[in-house]
Amino acid sequence: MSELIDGREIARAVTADTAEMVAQLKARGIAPALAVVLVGDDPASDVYVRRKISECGKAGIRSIERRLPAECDEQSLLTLIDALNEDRSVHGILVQLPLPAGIDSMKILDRISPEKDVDGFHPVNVGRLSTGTGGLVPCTPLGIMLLLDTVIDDYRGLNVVVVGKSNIVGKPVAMLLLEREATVTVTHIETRNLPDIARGADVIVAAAGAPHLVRGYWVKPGAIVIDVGITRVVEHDGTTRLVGDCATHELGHARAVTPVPGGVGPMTIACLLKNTAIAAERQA
Ligand SMILES: Nc1nc(=O)c2c([nH]1)NC[C@@H]1CN(c3ccc(C(=O)N[C@@H](CCC(=O)O)C(=O)O)cc3)C=[N+]21
Ligand SMILES: [Mg+2]
Repeated sequence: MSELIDGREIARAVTADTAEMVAQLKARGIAPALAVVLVGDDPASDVYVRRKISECGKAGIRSIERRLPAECDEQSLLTLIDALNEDRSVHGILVQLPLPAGIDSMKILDRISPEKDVDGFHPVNVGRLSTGTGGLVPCTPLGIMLLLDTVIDDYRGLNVVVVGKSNIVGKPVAMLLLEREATVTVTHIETRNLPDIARGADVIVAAAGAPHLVRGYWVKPGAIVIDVGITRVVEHDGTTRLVGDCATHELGHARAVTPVPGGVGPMTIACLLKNTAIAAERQA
């Protein structure tokens, strides 16, 4: 059987490290703080925001929640971001995505000061990532690397197939893997012969948002599979279940796989706290 990579346990260890870093910052008179901005009342976003805020407490990070109504205009959101950019007691700013239709997400993300951009979505941080020059790194890709680091010592020359080309996961994780000198193939919905390409991989990162896309026959024996998908499926009895991008039950021949839930998700939040501590340190 393949090894299950325990994202919850690894996330706890990352958060313990962050708590130590936060304690050292506090000893120097710096109290790291994260502002989470939520526009509208999407229930899924609400759950994630509450989880982020409760995790902040575990690392000793102060969290500030700012809510705007779904029908707010772009300008009021920009004004709020300007105020948080100016506020020296705030070190990290996260604007929960997706934003309501009618608000230009790019314009909003561009407004966040790159030093406070703990999501790593600002063009300056995207550019720093692509040149390997030390900006804030997006949380999910960073979390994926920390999970992979528990099973891989040396990435040089490994064949990694990334499924999905999003700005949030696919593209940035490919950049991080390239920095480690893996051979990276980024694939997507239009890719021809995807199962054949995947079968050549030592590592598959599945981030397409397509439930059970990656089947057993896509995966070479001994490969490592990171499942980034989290699709909420409603059962006949009304309960909901999270489904990943991989048919995990068909992956007994893999060397290691991440579960959903309990894999990449908890790492995303742990890395958000880590980035907040890093941002506070750099602003000190
Ligand atoms: N500006 C911004 N930054 C984000 O990082 C961001 C965002 N917007 N919008 C939404 C997505 C989604 N996201 C997740 C975080 C944690 C879990 C997580 O903790 N998942 C748990 C379980 C979740 C559950 O039970 O619902 C797990 O996989 O075990 C999932 C998804 C961050 N996102
Ligand atoms: Mg996609």
